[in-house]
Amino acid sequence: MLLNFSKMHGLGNDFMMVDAVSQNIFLTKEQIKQLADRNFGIGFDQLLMVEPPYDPDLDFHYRIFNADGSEVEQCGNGARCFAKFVRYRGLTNKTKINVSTKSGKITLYVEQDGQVTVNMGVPQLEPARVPFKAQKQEATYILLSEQQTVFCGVVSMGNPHAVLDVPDLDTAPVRTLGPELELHERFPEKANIGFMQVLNPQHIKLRVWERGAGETLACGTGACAAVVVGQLQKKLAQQVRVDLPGGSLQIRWNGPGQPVKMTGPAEHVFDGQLTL
Ligand SMILES: N[C@H](CCC[C@H](N)C(=O)O)C(=O)O
Repeated sequence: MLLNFSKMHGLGNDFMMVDAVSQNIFLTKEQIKQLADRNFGIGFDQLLMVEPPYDPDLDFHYRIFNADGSEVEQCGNGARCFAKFVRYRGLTNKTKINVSTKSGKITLYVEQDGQVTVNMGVPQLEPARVPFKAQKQEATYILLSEQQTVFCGVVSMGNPHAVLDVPDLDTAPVRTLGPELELHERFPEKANIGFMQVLNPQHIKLRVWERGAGETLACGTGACAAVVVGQLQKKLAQQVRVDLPGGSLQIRWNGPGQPVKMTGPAEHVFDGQLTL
């Protein structure tokens, strides 16, 4: 099977983009894991598979697979790369694109300056909707980990996130506490773990240990989750600049029941062809 693909990234969170609209593609979980390998494969954090729409009101559907082969509900940086990719591949010339993923429908806007704004939908705060085991909804939960007692916010952006407020991001235990909390028993479907340093109500720094991929240079849904948690904890304003190791995103949330808006770049790196 011949497979044409593009390599893209959003602030260094990198993706293999596959056009399964004009190609008939099927990849097993094992094949995705092999392709994700940065030594023996192409190397990526996630693979996005673009398919025809399931609904006449939509332009496309896309599926998201982490480097470990797991299929997930949403990917913020991937959404921006998706919007640039379908135009680059000539699958559409629209600048407003309606798409569905496993978590539902979102709308993307390709701006004049090449940045992409995504309406990421309304965050889910109810523990059962994350899913997260808790008696009731709180702005801050207490998790007991092997290493320490953790205070965190929990939210779903279609995918599950925990967000911890840390005093210094450079010394935050991202690579030790991150993998432990990713697999914490209170997250039945695991979780993405964000470490947030609040600089001021309009500006944070963030590192994310991603479910199924490890620490990435940026996480779009993680940036959205951090702003939601920070607002619920009364630390952040409605419009926040989120500085990730790979660069900055602009996130806006006007409060519960409202959608989160994310604006940022999406870059094409190279095209490739595989024989599977
Ligand atoms: N690791 C995430 C999926 C990718 C999210 C991230 N790359 C983003 O930009 O939102 C999960 O398992 O839910």
